[in-house]
Amino acid sequence: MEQYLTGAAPYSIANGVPSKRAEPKELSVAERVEALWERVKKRDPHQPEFLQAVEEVLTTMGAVFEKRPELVTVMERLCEPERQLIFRVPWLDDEGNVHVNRGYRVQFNSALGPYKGGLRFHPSVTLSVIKFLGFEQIFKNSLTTLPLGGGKGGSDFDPKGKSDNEIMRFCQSFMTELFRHIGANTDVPAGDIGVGGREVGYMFGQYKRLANNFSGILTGKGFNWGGSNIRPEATGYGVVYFAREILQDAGDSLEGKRVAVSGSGNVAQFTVEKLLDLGAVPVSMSDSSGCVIEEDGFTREGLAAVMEIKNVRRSRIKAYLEASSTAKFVEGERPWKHVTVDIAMPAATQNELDLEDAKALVACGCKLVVEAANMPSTPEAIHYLHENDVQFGPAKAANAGGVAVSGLEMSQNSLRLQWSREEVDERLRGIMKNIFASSKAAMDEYGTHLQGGANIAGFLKVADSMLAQGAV
Ligand SMILES: NC(=O)C1=CN([C@@H]2O[C@H](COP(=O)(O)OP(=O)(O)OC[C@H]3O[C@@H](n4cnc5c(N)ncnc54)[C@H](O)[C@@H]3O)[C@@H](O)[C@H]2O)C=CC1
Ligand SMILES: O=C(O)CCC(=O)C(=O)O
Repeated sequence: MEQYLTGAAPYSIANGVPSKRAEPKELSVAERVEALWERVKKRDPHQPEFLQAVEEVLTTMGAVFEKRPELVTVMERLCEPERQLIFRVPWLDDEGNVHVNRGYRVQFNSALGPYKGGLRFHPSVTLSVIKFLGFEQIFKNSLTTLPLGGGKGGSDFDPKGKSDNEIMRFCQSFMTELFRHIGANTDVPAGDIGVGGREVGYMFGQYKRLANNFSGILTGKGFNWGGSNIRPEATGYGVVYFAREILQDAGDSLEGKRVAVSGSGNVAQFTVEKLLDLGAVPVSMSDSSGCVIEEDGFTREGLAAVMEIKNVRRSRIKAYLEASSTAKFVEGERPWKHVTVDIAMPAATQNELDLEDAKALVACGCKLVVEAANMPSTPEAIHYLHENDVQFGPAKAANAGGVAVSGLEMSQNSLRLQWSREEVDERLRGIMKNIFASSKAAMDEYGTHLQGGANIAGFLKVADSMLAQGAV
């Protein structure tokens, strides 16, 4: 405690002039956490998404810090990335014009293993967005029980409307800088919004050419060149397995449950697929242009049509109306206010479920929200859901299946083997079961909710490893 005070603020400063040394004052744990939070805000006042992610974690850690006050300083270290890379990404369009985008890789924490986390290509990408994602990734990766540190990266590049050749040139340029910072035992990126199998392929090819080295430096690779079975499906399947654990724990099941899903990308597609496998009724999908509602539920043929629209034609979700006579399209809207459901699974992007949406879900009788995207619910929405006895499955736990199978891809690459679909799926189910069990155990031990339990279980493993490794 003394050491903490000395390190934190040894002088009082008036008008920029150091005055005499301030009297050390014994701060309570709560005051120390408040002081930490003030310093984090002061360091990066213009990073709203990152600050939102940190605040969400801090507000669930009170009981942990009371029990183990030495972890407050560990948390402060954890809030500062180990390394942040920002680089220029020049690329040529099909007409020969030069464009410049900004690339990022935030290597946040390596206490448990090599930095691990996806790359996002979207015009909304900023350092704040990448830092929030990287911060969350630390806890999520810890929950998987696999030896994975946390990181995230991406670019403000907008893949929408770009030709295949433009995407390839962008990916090659991005990797031309990134390749010197990654490695199978250093940092292993993967996909996220705007980065799927195609982009991973282009980046892997460029890495191999530059480094003259065929190794597992990316996950989400094609099966023929070192990828894992089930990686494309893993995040969505994992979300549904996690929801099943929550329901089973309450003596319930997914059978016949109406589920609102948002998004129509990788995570949304395989969430809907696994919901269908387990007898649930997915009634919505969406993109940034609006949402499609199927009152009686998407069929497998309907899902195949969405996959074709999104993965092959790379078009807007409204095109789904050509494939269905029963669907309704709501322009510019998210699904939450337009459905009557038992369960909601936001699977598009951050802050896509706000207080008004939470009120609409509670009003229609929704009893469970499971976060498939990263940080999709605003703090006000989460608070309202808890207040109204809606079960809440937080993203760090619920969507960890993707990175977990990425971890399994790394294991298979190290072994120079590939496991069958059945084997990987069974391991994924086991990991999701385990994540629920450890989050619930921490929830019970510290008298909190599942959101707090997931944060605590993820944090303690990283924090203890950081303590063991010294002040590095
Ligand atoms: N791909 C993965 O393995 C994992 C992804 N996630 C998270 O899941 C979410 C979805 O990612 P993916 O499906 O991989 O990406 P994707 O690029 O395949 O799909 C993204 C979806 O979100 C929609 N979207 C994006 N921005 C939007 C906006 N501003 N408003 C409305 N819709 C918007 C897109 O239209 C698309 O349907 C993201 O939050 C991502 O961070 C989390 C864990 C793993
Ligand atoms: O598979 C990975 O390494 C990254 C997945 C990811 O970006 C995430 O969990 O948000």
